[in-house]
Amino acid sequence: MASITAVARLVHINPSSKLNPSLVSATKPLFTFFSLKSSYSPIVSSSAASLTSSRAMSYDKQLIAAKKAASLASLLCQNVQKGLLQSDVQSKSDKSPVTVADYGSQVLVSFVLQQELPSQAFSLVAEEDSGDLRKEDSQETLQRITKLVNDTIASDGSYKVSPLSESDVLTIIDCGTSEGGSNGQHWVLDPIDGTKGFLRGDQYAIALGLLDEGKVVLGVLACPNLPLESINNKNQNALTKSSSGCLFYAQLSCGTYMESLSGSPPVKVHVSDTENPEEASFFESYEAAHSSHSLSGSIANKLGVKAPPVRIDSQAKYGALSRGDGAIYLRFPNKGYREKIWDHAAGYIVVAEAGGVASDASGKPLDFSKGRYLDLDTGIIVTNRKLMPAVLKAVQDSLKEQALPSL
Ligand SMILES: Nc1ncnc2c1ncn2[C@@H]1O[C@H](COP(=O)(O)O)[C@@H](O)[C@H]1OP(=O)(O)O
Ligand SMILES: [Mg+2]
Ligand SMILES: [Mg+2]
Ligand SMILES: [Mg+2]
Repeated sequence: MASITAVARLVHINPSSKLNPSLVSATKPLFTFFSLKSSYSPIVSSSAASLTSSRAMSYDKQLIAAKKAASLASLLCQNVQKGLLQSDVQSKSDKSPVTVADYGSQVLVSFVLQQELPSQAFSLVAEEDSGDLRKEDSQETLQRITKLVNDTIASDGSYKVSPLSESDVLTIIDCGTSEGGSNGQHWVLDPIDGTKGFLRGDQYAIALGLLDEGKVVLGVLACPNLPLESINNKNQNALTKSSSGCLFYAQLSCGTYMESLSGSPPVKVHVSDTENPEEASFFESYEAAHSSHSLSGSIANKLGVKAPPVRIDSQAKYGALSRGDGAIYLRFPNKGYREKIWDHAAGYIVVAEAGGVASDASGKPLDFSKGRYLDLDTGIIVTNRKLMPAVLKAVQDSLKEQALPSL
């Protein structure tokens, strides 16, 4: 086991940092209490219950760290997406794709959070683990990830640390194996949400949330390919324009904000306030295998929704909904698929703080306190408060019809 060299170190923010300037100026010089020598060992909580928390507390420090982590991970993902190689993509045991960028993003987020919040116990529930990378035929992939991570840290210039070794990278990836739960604080990370969209050159998100006593208290969604302008169904060619990407963030009781990943001033966003389902447009997965398009079609018909669905990948749907690009997001995966908390935590609070609401098909709010999986009934509905009763009824009627044996 690698050992920690605990040395207080002053980290100066380099003015030439490539990150969003608002993040850099907000991040004052700070002390970190470990330095990275030849090996790396994470600050891991021995027990979630040992984490202190208070419902009345502010999460400002965590929010600054989370924005910085997601922004740095976005830089890595954008660089990889520009020149993606066949060898950058692997298949996981569940047959879903994973790329060097998924792993690199997870390492960067975990690294930045621990650097920025050195005095806090660290617990992370994240999607990726190092199992496949420890296999012999993954040596080249691991080297590529290590280089990508070190290049990104060096190009940003905020952290004066020695380059991470391959073994450090594996250790940092495995910081994400926490089980979460209802005690203490846990970060929740999807390092690339929508890997299939990432591979197509379409939408994806770096999604980072924080749970405190089982509740999502902050969320950051970096969407590097999402334009700042609306992508509602009248303006879908906005999706094909090049963009510097959007960063959405929300903290409990503080609202939801959006800024560009290149550092425009933040604007407060709000969900659509339409009460009329006929005017509402809806989002659903691009991938039909992730959510039943026919069920959403039947729900939309019942509601009288006129516009065709906007199909995009990832939690970018939650971001777009939080600023009113559409009013309803429906997600009905195949029977047997278990939703994970990292696929919804950040998006959930981004929408909730923008005035929206998310529930399962029985109308129960999403519960993030049960570990790595969400325990829910059938599917997920996200909309504004006024539309929720009508959408819920249409969902339940459509599900009943679907359950009837066809004549
Ligand atoms: N069979 C599946 N059904 C539903 N969701 C899936 C499935 N396979 C992967 N996912 C996850 O769905 C999310 C993206 O879906 P969508 O774009 O449809 O919203 C991602 O979190 C993706 O994981 P990943 O994070 O690995 O991309
Ligand atoms: Mg995945
Ligand atoms: Mg995901
Ligand atoms: Mg993912």
